[in-house]
Amino acid sequence: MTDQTSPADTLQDLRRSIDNIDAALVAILAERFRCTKAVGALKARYGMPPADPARESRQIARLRTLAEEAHLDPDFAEKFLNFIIHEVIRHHEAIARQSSDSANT
Ligand SMILES: O=C(O)C(=O)C[C@]1(C(=O)O)C=C[C@@H](O)C=C1
Repeated sequence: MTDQTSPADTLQDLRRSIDNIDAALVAILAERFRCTKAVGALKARYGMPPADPARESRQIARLRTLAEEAHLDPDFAEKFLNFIIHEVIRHHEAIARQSSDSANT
């Protein structure tokens, strides 16, 4: 029996799945940033530092294990998490600046 599916059809199917996955990633990232925004507001309100390196170390160790189990490159998973956390810390710092500005006016 021959495979009736053309390479173009296979590519189209795979790209449809990729587009669905990308949409899910955006939704998940938006939800994560919704949570971290609340964390940033809490930290600013109670004078907690924007970054928590000990927490980050635990997150990275956990994510590397999950990545290995999922056959994803753990170095890539670590870089990806660091990229996101870097952006979160930037947001936390901006929220802290805004709340100290409004406390001083
Ligand atoms: O858990 C926190 O304290 C956060 O601010 C969230 C978060 C994260 O994005 O996961 C960001 C910055 C911290 O350094 C650690 C973790």
